[in-house]
Amino acid sequence: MTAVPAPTPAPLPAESDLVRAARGLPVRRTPVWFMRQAGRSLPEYRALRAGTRMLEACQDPDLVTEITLQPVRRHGVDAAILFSDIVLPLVVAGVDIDIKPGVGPVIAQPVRTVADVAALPPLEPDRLDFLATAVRRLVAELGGTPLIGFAGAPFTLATYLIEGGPSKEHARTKAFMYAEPEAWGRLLDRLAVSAATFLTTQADAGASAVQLFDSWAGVLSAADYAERVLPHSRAVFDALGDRDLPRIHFGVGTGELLPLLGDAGADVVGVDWRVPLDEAARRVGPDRSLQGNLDPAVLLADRASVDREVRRVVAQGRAARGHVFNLGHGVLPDTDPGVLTAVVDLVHELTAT
Ligand SMILES: Cc1c2[nH]c(c1CCC(=O)O)Cc1[nH]c(c(CCC(=O)O)c1C)Cc1[nH]c(c(CCC(=O)O)c1C)Cc1[nH]c(c(C)c1CCC(=O)O)C2
Repeated sequence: MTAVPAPTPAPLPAESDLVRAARGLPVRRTPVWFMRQAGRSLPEYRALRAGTRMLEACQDPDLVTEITLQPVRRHGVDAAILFSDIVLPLVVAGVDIDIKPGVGPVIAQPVRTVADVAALPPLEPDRLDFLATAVRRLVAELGGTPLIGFAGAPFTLATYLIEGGPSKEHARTKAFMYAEPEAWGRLLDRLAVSAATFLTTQADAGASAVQLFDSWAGVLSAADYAERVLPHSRAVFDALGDRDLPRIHFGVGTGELLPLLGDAGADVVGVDWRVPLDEAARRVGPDRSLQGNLDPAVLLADRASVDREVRRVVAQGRAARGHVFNLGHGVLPDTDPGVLTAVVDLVHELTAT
């Protein structure tokens, strides 16, 4: 009889490859997860969400738990990300927001004046019980797989509040920033406080890492970002205090801002597909890890192109202190989920030690 080796116990999430890569420690293999891994690319998500509005689903701990687990089961990714949305803290505080399918968040009464800023309701932490419940359940279900908690950064939330919905140029947002610097500062302060409440709730309920999404910060010059935005993002990270969990910071089109995203308080800087990871590593320096940066559109191409691009990202990621494989932005709804699973397998195979 051959002795069957005892199965290795699942490591704790704090010892997972995601957390280790985020800290620049050696990994078993490069960890992989995908922004928007939960969502419309998955038929099981569409089935579960049918008949429930997005913002209602986000406040139902059963649905949040199940939707968050779906991509972990299907793809074998190395992290779960809480199913929620960046506008949720505003919704819970009482701001009238809807997420329109195919459009994004739409605000009934946009913030356009100093008085509008003053009238924004604060987020009461005791209204986040549903969030803490969902996170605790997820942590229990996930075993050794880490859960990433997240929040929207003050600037990106301000773009939705001021524009009234999604926009390309963010011209009203910038005009407000220049014309009303004091009210701008107050608005971003408030958004930083609610983002911090949202994040610390997830951290205290057991999340193993956090990501701050400043998706649209790339529309700013480095000088404006440094002076008018970075201090507020830093305040969100600072609110985590000495909680021992890695901090990821991401935005689209932020090639010129990468060192500043790090300076705001990140252990890991998320990079979109525009800057190769070896160049991004030079920009953020040796004290930070990188996350990224396969172009999500590549996943719609033929398998040979997917394979080639994944290999390139993995190779260039070796220049970083640590690498968390991800896309350069969220999974596109038309993506074949089988391709996502194949990417996870390929990254693991290429990087197994
Ligand atoms: C800018 C932003 C938003 N929301 C978010 C961001 C930052 C990330 C980014 O840059 O993409 C963050 C977000 N939104 C969602 C998650 C869940 C976790 C994940 O899997 O990444 C996360 C991390 C679910 C969602 N958030 C949304 C969906 C789609 C809802 C649906 O199923 O109809 C999901 C799964 C809706 C949403 N919410 C927002 C947009 C632009 C949209 C898309 C609108 C659309 O195309 O229908 C605002």
